Amino acid sequence: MSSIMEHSRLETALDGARRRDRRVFMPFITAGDPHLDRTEELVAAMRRGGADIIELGVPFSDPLADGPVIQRASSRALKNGTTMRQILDLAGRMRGNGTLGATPLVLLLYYNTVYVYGEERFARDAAAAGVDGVVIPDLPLEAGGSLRSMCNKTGLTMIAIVTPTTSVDRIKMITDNAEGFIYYTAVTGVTGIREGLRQELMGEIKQLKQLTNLPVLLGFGISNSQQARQAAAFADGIIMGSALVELIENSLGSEMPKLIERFVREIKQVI
Ligand SMILES: O=P(O)(O)OC[C@@H](O)[C@@H](O)c1c[nH]c2ccccc12
Repeated sequence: MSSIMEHSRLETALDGARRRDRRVFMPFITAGDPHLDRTEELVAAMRRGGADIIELGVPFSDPLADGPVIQRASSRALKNGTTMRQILDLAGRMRGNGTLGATPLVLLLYYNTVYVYGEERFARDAAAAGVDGVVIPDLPLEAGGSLRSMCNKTGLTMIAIVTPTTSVDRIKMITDNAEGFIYYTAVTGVTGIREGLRQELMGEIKQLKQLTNLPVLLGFGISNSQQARQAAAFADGIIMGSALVELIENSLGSEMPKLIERFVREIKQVI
């Protein structure tokens, strides 16, 4: 439902964290990796570990914002035949059977996937499936008008991305139109594990927070608990993807959920 009418799950989670002065953790995995049959138990594991928001990637053949780890996850999922329809069905099932509880679900997807599915149909079906928000890294503000108005109608939040090279004027334009939270990328480039956080990050986030009241979540390159702790000292929350996806890639099927749960819990404890 529209946020004017009632508090969305996303707002409730973000406001709750702010009131309790807690940092938000949004772990990411690719839906359908290693197989869509496993996604529900991995989502359940992230939630048990304490995820505040769950981000699921919709696999795409040309994921230009992704580094090698998530690219491989995408191709594994596509090889298994994972489709948008199946992912939305799974989302609806997890919302209905309690796997997600009240935890917000955000989809990460490339615009082409939405375009092929149909903007209106997507906004309607995703909202009906209990999806709360979308991050579309290759859809600039100027090109997103029609999808934005459909998402507004169905109650889906379109999450805006700001990068270290976004100009102040553009940040103002983006934040004027933003809702939910701001996704700030720690680096310009692609997703993936990195050695350390850039020195300039704290200043950049401070500056961004002067331009918006929305929570700022930091993602891209946060790969371990030390980096998570550092990032959580100045961001309202953190996003981690490649580290989890790598864990999935390198573990046996049977131990995956345990490893993911433990990893998420370890991060939650330090932020
Ligand atoms: O993998 P990283 O570096 O931890 O970054 C988070 C990220 O995985 C997730 O939010 C994401 C996956 N694919 C993306 C594409 C664009 C923006 C963000 C993403």
